[in-house]
Amino acid sequence: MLRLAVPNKGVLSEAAQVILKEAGYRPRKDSKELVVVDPENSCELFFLRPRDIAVYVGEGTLDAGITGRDMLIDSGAPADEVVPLGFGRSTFRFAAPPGAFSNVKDLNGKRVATAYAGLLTNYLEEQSVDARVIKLDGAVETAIRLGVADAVADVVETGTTLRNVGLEVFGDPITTSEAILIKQVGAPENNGFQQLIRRLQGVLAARDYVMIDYDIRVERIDEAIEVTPGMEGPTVSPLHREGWVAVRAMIRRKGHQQVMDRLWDLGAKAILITDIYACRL
Ligand SMILES: Nc1ncnc2c1ncn2[C@@H]1O[C@H](COP(=O)(O)OP(=O)(O)OP(=O)(O)O)[C@@H](O)[C@H]1O
Ligand SMILES: O=P(O)(O)OC[C@H]1O[C@H](OP(=O)(O)OP(=O)(O)O)[C@H](O)[C@@H]1O
Ligand SMILES: [Mg+2]
Repeated sequence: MLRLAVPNKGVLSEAAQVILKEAGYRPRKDSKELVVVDPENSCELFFLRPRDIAVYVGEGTLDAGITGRDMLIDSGAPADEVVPLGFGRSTFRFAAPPGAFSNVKDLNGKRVATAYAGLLTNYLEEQSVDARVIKLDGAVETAIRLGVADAVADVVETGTTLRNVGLEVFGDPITTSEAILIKQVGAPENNGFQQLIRRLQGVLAARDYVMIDYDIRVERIDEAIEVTPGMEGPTVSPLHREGWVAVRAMIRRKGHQQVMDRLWDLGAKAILITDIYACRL
């Protein structure tokens, strides 16, 4: 039985449940359900706070979990990132009133408020900066105005929260984050875990790729294959029409209109793009 941790609240929760549902796992009926048993997939889903997930997985009490990369680093738990999941993207940045600081070295002897004390402490050590880390639970942007800190280090997505309190980012990004699938360092990967990885990768591929079909004259096929090389080479089938072939390949969803333009310029006809409902690569 695979024991999997899923964020029960917060920014990652909804998208994590959607990707697991698309991967064929049983969804929970309501937000109060904390454990879901899914016998069809030999899986148990535990709904936990995203911050705690790395701790459970690092201890080996759960086999795998979905959390944020920044949260995994912050926890210091012995868990590895296995699959980046492409949602919950953010950067982790320093911010302060405009003009106060220009890079991390300016923070020597200063106070920096954060909800990610582990992540920040490691980074300051790496940069040989001696600053005092003020650990808060959230809403850290207010700490400067209230005189508790000189700068903050926090999650930035759109930057709206910072703008609203008149702060600006400075220095290099401390880290970039997204939701990730994690497992305990060195833990054996059982069948259920391998299957979970393949299913999640299938969902990600179905989101990122589309299928393209087109007809092209035989003498242009090599040029066309350069435009649509597919995963392991495109399928090329004979057409009933003399001198023409039909081609089918997976291409990235992003930029598919440009690919269609290039094929059109090569003389391709009947160019069709279709969504991939599910796939296993
Ligand atoms: N706009 C955003 N705000 C906050 N976190 C975000 C955002 N976009 C992505 N994330 C990611 O989501 C995770 C934080 O999730 P969440 O907000 O649930 O945690 P939390 O702030 O510790 O919890 P809570 O807000 O309930 O105290 C991090 O991995 C973070 O990088
Ligand atoms: O760049 P933005 O799009 O504005 O998003 C970033 C903000 O969102 C998060 O706060 P959250 O809502 O999780 O509250 P918290 O600080 O209390 O955790 C984060 O801590 C920032 O404050
Ligand atoms: Mg939050």
